[in-house]
Amino acid sequence: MDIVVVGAGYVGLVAAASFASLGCRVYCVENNENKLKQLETDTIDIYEDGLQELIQQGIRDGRLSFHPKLSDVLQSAQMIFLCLPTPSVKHGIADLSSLLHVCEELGAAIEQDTLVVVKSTVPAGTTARLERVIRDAAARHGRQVDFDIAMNPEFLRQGCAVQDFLHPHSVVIGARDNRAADRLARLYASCLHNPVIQIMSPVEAEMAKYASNYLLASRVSIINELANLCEAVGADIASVRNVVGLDPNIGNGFLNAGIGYGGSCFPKDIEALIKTANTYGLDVPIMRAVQSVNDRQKQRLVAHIIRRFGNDLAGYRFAVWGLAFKPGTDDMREAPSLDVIHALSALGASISAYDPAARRKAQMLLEGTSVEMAADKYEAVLHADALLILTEWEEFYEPDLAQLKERMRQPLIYDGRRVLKNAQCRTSRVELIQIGAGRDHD
Ligand SMILES: NC(=O)C1=CN([C@@H]2O[C@H](COP(=O)(O)OP(=O)(O)OC[C@H]3O[C@@H](n4cnc5c(N)ncnc54)[C@H](O)[C@@H]3O)[C@@H](O)[C@H]2O)C=CC1
Ligand SMILES: O=C(O)[C@H]1O[C@H](OP(=O)(O)OP(=O)(O)OC[C@H]2O[C@@H](n3ccc(=O)[nH]c3=O)[C@H](O)[C@@H]2O)[C@H](O)[C@@H](O)[C@@H]1O
Repeated sequence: MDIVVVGAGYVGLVAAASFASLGCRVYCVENNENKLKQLETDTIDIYEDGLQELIQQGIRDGRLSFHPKLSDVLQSAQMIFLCLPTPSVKHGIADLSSLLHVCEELGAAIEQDTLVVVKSTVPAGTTARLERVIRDAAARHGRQVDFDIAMNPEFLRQGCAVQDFLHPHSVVIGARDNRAADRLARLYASCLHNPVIQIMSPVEAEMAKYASNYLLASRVSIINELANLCEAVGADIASVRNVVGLDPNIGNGFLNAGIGYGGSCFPKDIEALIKTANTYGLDVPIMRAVQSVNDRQKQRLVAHIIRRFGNDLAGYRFAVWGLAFKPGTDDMREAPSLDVIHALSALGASISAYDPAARRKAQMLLEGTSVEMAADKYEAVLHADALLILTEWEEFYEPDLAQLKERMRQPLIYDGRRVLKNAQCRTSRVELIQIGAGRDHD
């Protein structure tokens, strides 16, 4: 099967490299010149386990290539996957401009029998709108083509994106007619191992994607609210979570308390869902609460620090371990670390930060703050009044506490991701303040 993937970002690159590894011939289109230059020399600007190797393999095998223009490769494909960004703009509306632009281009050149597949996360009704855009553009160019369109939302998680793509929990296909659904279902059935394929209408597929991110994000906000209550009553949310997580009706996924969710999707998708609801005249108080609990949670550690050090942090130095919005990625989009660092920096603190993957992307976003980037985790803690753990990278789980004590002004750790063991810190006489751990729990 020959396919085109438009957009070489987190989803597009993973989709392109994975389809190539599954035997497809993939033409990947990207309009960012710098990205494209890098890709032509086999390198990517994304930290994602196994992705670089998969791309190199695809290029070596002659199954994967990168191109600046859709029109150059359109004739080569029977399917076109749109993996374009849909960021939040103007009070949470999803920005569909890239998709609309590419669909205009498609209308001018699309061939008979092509299947257009929308992989981007898009608000209810967008797939139908994109279909109209392609049809109208084709008509304006005097062409009457009969193409298919399907909505095929992506459920991968960054950090294990390739594995998620190759072994999805389900493949969702939203299509108006059987022909489009069957074509896409046949592709997945031919290259994945026993995929669970669910066929529905495009608007149901669009809603299923938002519903999934909303429910996951709401679990994070619920556990964080409970964690704050545990802190107040002297309980540990970790014990509480272990109990509720064993109830099969609850399950233990997405119940890690911390400093809130971030990333390119949860924040923008919940905004977009609220916006859609409002457009239909619906108020959605639970969705709004999920969002506002998360906004507050990102300031939770800062509140602890102010309680201890006061409002004026000039002269204090804080070390930060972890900047990316989650481990396993260099993605800094909506990372809670940004909120924490901006708040501390605004109060006059100096900050030394370390992240195994996100240093370069973080540096660009933190220009103008008082942050210095450290080369490793022990350099970061030098002369620090406290250490803040903001992303749960594996290398933070068992630090050399003796070395920390030697380097820091005082052995104080704010653990925003429940990475450290209380007993270990107690033995080493390191003070540990953890999200969701009340002072009386031990
Ligand atoms: N990042 C993730 O983990 C997931 C993202 N999604 C959804 O997938 C979509 C894409 O997300 P990401 O890959 O994270 O975005 P991204 O921003 O990483 O990638 C989008 C790529 O498209 C390129 N692009 C923009 N306009 C273009 C055009 N006209 N022609 C060619 N290339 C163009 C950009 O330069 C960029 O490289 C979004 O709707 C997102 O909500 C869905 C599931 C997971
Ligand atoms: O649409 C998307 O982009 C994707 O969004 C999330 O994936 P991702 O953003 O890669 O990361 P998650 O592992 O879901 O974590 C999101 C945020 O929630 C936080 N989180 C997650 C789980 C948890 O228990 N506690 C918690 O605070 C993480 O630290 C992170 O900041 C979903 O898990 C994917 O199913 C979805 O495809």
